[in-house]
Amino acid sequence: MTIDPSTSNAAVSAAGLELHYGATPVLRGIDLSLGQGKTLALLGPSGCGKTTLLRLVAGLLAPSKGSVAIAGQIVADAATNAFSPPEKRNLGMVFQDYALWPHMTVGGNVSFPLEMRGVSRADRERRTLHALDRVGLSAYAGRRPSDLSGGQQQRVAIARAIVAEPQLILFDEPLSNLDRELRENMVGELAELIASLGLTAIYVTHDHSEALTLADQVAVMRGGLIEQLATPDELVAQPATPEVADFLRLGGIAELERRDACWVFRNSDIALMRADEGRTDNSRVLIPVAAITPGDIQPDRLAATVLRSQFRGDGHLATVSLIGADHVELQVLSRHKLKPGDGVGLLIDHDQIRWFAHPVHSPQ
Ligand SMILES: Nc1ncnc2c1ncn2[C@@H]1O[C@H](COP(=O)(O)OP(=O)(O)OP(=O)(O)O)[C@@H](O)[C@H]1O
Repeated sequence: MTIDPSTSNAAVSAAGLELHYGATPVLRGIDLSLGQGKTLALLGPSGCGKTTLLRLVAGLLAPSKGSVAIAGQIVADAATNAFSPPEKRNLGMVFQDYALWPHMTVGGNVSFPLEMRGVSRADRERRTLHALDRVGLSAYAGRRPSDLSGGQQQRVAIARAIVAEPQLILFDEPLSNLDRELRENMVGELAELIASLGLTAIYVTHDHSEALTLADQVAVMRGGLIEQLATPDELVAQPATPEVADFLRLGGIAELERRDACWVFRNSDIALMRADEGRTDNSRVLIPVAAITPGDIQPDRLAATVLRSQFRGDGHLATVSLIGADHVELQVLSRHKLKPGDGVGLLIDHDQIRWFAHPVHSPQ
């Protein structure tokens, strides 16, 4: 499959993209299109193919099948063997390990892409200082990278990636080496910088909160495929599959079966709610955190036992298992600290339950 550049005005697009290592498929048919000035996050568990997809866009790998276009120009096409190397793609790249040259000053690192492009010295100095200024480091131009903190080194790498004003900037888990607090601050800063420079960006991460904070579009990947490509709001409101909902930690996934006039947790006698007419199949549902109010155990509530609990800023997020349906694990947010083994009663707002389209078939 090949993109027709004459019909694509996307900043980046991929069509039918596959990558195999020997007989092993790592990417199995990726189609995407990203508009000018937009940020796409590639989100997914380790090994799902995020970095491989980024490297195909960068030109660090060539596709086994399919094509990639940047700004309407084909840069790789397996069918015709067309391939532009990274230096011809007008990209900036930021990696997890910063990849700064230790023997050069901060200014030398940042100006290097301009030197490679033959930009005059005076112009280089001006543009380097401007890029360092954008990331708040103009006072550090004469220092060595080793004299800087991890967060400052990553800002230098970002300055180096933007100095030549690339048409596209690629981030490969750029914040994962930083501690949590710094990472949370830098996500916001990075989002502002990307927006203020009007950059088109692709951002690889396995952290769902980073992806949802930064990106206009999020591609949730699994097993070499894009499971869902949507805006952050759409993903949270309408995860396409239980796997997407689970990866985004939107709540607990449960399998239900219709018994008499009730929806019952599968392999249990615990009823969740009365069944509407119409739906007759077994179903998988998401019970979002926000749908559950925890309290004391009472007859009108589902009884559960706390498995584990973690403080998360706005309360204690606990994983609980239902008494009588131990295999069902749900997440609840409690203002009070919950300890493993505590009993808790759950009031569930049925209107917030999300039903997935594909029914589960019972084993024969
Ligand atoms: N050079 C290679 N040879 C063979 N298999 C490879 C090679 N590089 C990557 N793979 C395999 O391709 C799959 C996807 O790797 P990739 O690095 O793209 O995943 P990822 O989603 O970025 O994971 P992570 O978050 O751990 O970096 C993995 O199963 C990996 O083992």
